[in-house]
Amino acid sequence: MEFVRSSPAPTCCLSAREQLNQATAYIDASVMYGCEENVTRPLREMKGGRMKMLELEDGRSLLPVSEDPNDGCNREEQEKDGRYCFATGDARANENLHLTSMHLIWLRQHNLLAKKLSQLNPHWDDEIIFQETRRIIGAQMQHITYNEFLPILLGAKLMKKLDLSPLKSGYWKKYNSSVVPNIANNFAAASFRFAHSIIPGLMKLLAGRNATPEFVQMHKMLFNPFELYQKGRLDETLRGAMGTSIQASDPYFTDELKSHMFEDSVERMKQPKLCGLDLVSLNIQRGRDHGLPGYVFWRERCGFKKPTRFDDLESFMERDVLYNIRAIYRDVEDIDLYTGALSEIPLQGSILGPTLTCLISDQFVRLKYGDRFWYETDQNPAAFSPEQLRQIRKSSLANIICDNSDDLDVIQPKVMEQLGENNKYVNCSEIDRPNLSAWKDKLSTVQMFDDKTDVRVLNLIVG
Ligand code: HEM
Repeated sequence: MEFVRSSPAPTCCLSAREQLNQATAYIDASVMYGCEENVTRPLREMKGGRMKMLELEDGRSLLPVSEDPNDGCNREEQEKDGRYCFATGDARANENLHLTSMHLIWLRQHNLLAKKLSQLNPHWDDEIIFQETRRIIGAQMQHITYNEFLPILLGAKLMKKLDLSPLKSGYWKKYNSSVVPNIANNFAAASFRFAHSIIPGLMKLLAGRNATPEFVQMHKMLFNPFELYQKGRLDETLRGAMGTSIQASDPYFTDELKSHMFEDSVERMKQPKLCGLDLVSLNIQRGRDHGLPGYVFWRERCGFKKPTRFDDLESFMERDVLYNIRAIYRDVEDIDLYTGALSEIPLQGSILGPTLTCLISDQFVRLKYGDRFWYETDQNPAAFSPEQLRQIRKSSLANIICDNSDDLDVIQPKVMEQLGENNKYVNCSEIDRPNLSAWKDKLSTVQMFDDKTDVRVLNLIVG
């Protein structure tokens, strides 16, 4: 299987090969806007603070298109029908249909907020509306990540211990300038890729709450964002995703990603004899490409006793899993981080084993404590007013999906959790959402000199 090494980071002298992150570490919505001005600009409409969207004749709006025939996604047969892949702030947005759908609803959310802000403040120009909208979007993403996603990964107890949960009220004042927020090499090249193991082989599409589900092989939805042109597909995709349980986080993966990944993508269609790629092998090889130390090193780094023999792994790995590991690796020191960490039995009340919990929580601690623009900060100029912060804390993925899907009208309030007694379908109108009136400028009039010129002073409402 072809494997392309990550580019080496430029260094001034001879030393170990390092990699350079192409994206920002912070959770700042740069996936939508890009990390550089030359990416952001072409995505902006430069009017009303809005982002560009593709407006369809039936009134729906989609992500703007990328007409580049060599972007690894566009296909001739789709181009004939005027369908192109999409352009966003992150080059990977077309990679799978769920990801593209999330990009779409968040872009719609941007334009929805921009519209509301401009109605509240007709004197704001494009730049102010854009920047303020972007600030709110970044804050909503941080809030949803730490309020809805992380508790599922790390468990409520650890969230509390590490002070990762968003506050219910007031400002969070633990920003620490000595905390390095960079993405750790182990996080990108191994730990956070744990999620490849929880992806199901079949993707569910649900036309309605009680409709019979339709299933599509996962690999058919990779680099196939064209589905979103079809009326109803966005809602079917979202409903299907919300109604699908994840697979266990373990060393077993669907064949869709082990044998068929990108089987239908453009490059492969040009050379139809090539088979699909194996994501698990790529992950393991990526760890080696980046020079990650082995699994036992990370266990020790996390404060656990370092295993020195295979037998030492018996207490935290299932017997069959350990059997496979013994068959593959000659020495316990050789076990790759990805293999070893995914092989650990999950901690109680969590989906991850101890080493993954340690490495992933370390990253999210640093992304919060080391972010001077963290949305709950009280430090100017980043700070939201107490009332604005109170409104942002009402954000939920359910609210974002309800407001930006095509026709979805019922939803489970905790989108990332299964439907159940404590998570029943409710009408979208019952879902709480931020009220933007806290962003209305209080315009006070100041008389300048003695020439009777009124100057309007922008003064965001505080309180
Ligand atoms: C169908 C869904 C997905 C597919 C097809 C997919 C595929 C890929 C591929 C091809 C790579 C690059 C592999 C390499 O050559 O090193 C990658 C990297 C990665 N994936 Fe996924 N992935 C999916 C879902 C996810 C999810 C749900 C997560 C986490 C929540 C995730 C986390 C990552 C991370 C952290 C990287 C490394 C990114 C970087 O270093 O910039 N992936 N994925």
